[in-house]
Amino acid sequence: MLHITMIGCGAIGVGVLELLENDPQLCVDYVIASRGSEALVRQRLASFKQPPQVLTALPADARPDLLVECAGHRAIEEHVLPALERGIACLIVSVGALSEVGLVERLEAAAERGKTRIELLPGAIGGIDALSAAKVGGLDSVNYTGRKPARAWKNTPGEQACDLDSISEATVIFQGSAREAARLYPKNANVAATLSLAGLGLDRTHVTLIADPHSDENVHHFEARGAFGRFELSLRGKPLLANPKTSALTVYSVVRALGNHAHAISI
Ligand SMILES: NC(=O)C1=CN([C@@H]2O[C@H](COP(=O)(O)OP(=O)(O)OC[C@H]3O[C@@H](n4cnc5c(N)ncnc54)[C@H](OP(=O)(O)O)[C@@H]3O)[C@@H](O)[C@H]2O)C=CC1
Ligand SMILES: O=C([O-])CC(=O)C(=O)O
Repeated sequence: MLHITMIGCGAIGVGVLELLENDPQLCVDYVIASRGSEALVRQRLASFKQPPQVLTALPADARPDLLVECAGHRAIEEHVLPALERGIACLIVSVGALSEVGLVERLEAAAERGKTRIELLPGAIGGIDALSAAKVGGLDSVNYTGRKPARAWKNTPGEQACDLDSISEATVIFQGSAREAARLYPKNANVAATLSLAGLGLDRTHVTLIADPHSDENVHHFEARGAFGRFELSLRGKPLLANPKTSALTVYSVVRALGNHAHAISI
């Protein structure tokens, strides 16, 4: 059985725990919550048969097989870097955090010192395997468009780009590099960062973000061109009820990744 620590227990975290509840090969022992949110998180987990222990930091003597981050950008600095130094393998969903200059190198160095590994999860997008294979032959361009319902852009700089409550048609709220998108939209542009890290890099991947008042889906579309040929993918994700910014596929992506570590065959 694999012993897991989960960082963050919001929409993704709860969804993952629900799906893992009956998997005999995976056990989440600890959930790490923000300071001051422990009681709320315990409440969220009250209906679980065997709820994980809720803490605000990993105990010094804990040695989970895997740590999975489902929290947000600041959790990388706070929890992932120290865990890597301790030799704990980490799975990351908040990939946009790696847009901060120097953080990729710091994560690599911490993993090397801990003799362990970091896995960046595909989350709400697919095709990362093909894009990253295409990179080997050389890529010429990668263009990504993220289109979400207007409500998904609440409390983001999208509110300055347009009036989200009154737009009557799909409106471009951002155009620029994946690095800038991930910095400005930490809860909405992790996919942009993932595509760029698998492909042409944070500064050469072109990103367009759209608020669409007529859509109830999170639509991720990208087109890559290179020596391999051309690749286009459009993924129409259903948002989670608990968080309209986040697609349900992100939860399944975490469960798949954890299962691949525990089961005899990985796919
Ligand atoms: N790769 C991808 O495709 C996607 C990635 N994401 C990433 O996943 C993150 C989580 O998404 P989601 O579950 O929907 O968000 P939620 O806001 O529903 O949940 C996040 C939870 O993590 C907690 N949290 C935040 N920071 C920390 C921290 N430093 N330590 C411990 N707990 C923390 C929050 O608690 P509190 O509010 O009390 O701080 C909250 O309970 C997003 O912020 C985004 O970065 C999301 C969607 C897709
Ligand atoms: O869940 C999604 O659809 C994608 C998302 O929020 C992100 O890229 O950060």
